[in-house]
Amino acid sequence: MEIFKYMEQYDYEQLLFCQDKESGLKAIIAIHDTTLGPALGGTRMWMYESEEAAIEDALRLARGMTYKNAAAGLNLGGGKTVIIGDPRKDKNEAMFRAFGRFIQGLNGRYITAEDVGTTVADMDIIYEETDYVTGISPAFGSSGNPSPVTAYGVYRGMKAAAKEAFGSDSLEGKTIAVQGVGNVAYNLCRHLHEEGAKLIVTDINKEAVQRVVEEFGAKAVDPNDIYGVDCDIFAPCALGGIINDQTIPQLKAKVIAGAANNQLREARHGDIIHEMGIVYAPDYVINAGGVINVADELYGYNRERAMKKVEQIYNNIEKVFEIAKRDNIPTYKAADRMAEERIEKMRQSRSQFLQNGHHILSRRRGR
Ligand SMILES: NC(=O)C1=CN([C@@H]2O[C@H](COP(=O)(O)OP(=O)(O)OC[C@H]3O[C@@H](n4cnc5c(N)ncnc54)[C@H](O)[C@@H]3O)[C@@H](O)[C@H]2O)C=CC1
Ligand SMILES: CC(C)CC(=O)C(=O)O
Repeated sequence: MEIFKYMEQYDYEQLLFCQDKESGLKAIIAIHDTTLGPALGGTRMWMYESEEAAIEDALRLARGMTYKNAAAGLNLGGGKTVIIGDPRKDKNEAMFRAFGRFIQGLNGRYITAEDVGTTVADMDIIYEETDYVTGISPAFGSSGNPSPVTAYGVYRGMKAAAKEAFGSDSLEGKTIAVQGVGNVAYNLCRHLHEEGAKLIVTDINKEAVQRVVEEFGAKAVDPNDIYGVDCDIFAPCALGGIINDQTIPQLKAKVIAGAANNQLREARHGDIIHEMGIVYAPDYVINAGGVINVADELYGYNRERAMKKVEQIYNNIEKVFEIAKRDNIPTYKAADRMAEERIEKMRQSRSQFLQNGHHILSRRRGR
């Protein structure tokens, strides 16, 4: 990978490598765009096949956060961290403290939160070293684990997508195939079960599958079989890149609506599913509930206010469908257009000089 070439192609601002020998920390912080405000995005801990794969993931996820935060109407830019390691074996307090000090060194350009492989407890350790972390324990007056809120936003967005595809937003009696039943999807399955949907699930973690089978009467299938099951809605809730040349021909669903980031392996896969008549709820619009919730901490967390914004995901998905129809483009392009228009508007308004400008982090200065 030619890093600067890639950064130039997608207009990245910054890429940082953080190393701490004692604790074993190897972290990559990618900051994509701070036009709207400081870059907010979670920290993923994962056993990457190579350093190149980790860099690519950090970059792709950071760019996704720019679009997610813009489309959600947040005054925040996009960034993300990946920590290379096994979250079950390689974590220690010193590692997250060292990471917290690296974040503090960025002086607010990047704010972190949870993602796959990191928890509220990890964020609490980071908070010992920096102000620029969200998703910390409610004991600190904060919002805690973002996953249930992400799940609620996905549920709302899925209803909007169902309305587009089936003419009604009721999910009662709909068969929904869920890939990955971790933190977000467990909570999503609960909402879907409560509404009377039929669930088909898979996960590489057998205990996670067992839980949703027992609690929500889900039917379990092997991980490779989830794409081809007979269903109305496919909800990708594991990792990215799963809408690709191998999986698309297997799909029977009329709707794709799930929590995973970067679901389309390449942009052209968004064109293919569009041509097939599949209603795709763009990932970063539908899964913004978690970031909307943690971002509210920057104003002094108020759950009611945050949840009102999360409810808006239904309308945001509807808006994407409207733009797609108006401009005769696939929904993933319509979402990009919505996000880019907001960033561009703000870029123009920022060109007016303001000494000692006020921004979202000003409220935190007193802490
Ligand atoms: N946690 C949050 O608030 C947010 C999460 N997301 C995205 O949603 C997705 C899920 O996040 P979480 O639930 O937090 O992660 P998680 O790690 O709790 O759950 C992911 C699940 O997917 C399973 N999995 C991994 N590879 C699989 C495969 N090939 N086939 C089937 N299952 C597989 C894992 O075993 C795990 O149970 C990720 O892509 C994440 O980036 C997006 C926005 C916010
Ligand atoms: C988990 C969220 C709080 C932030 C994030 O990184 C995301 O939405 O992907």
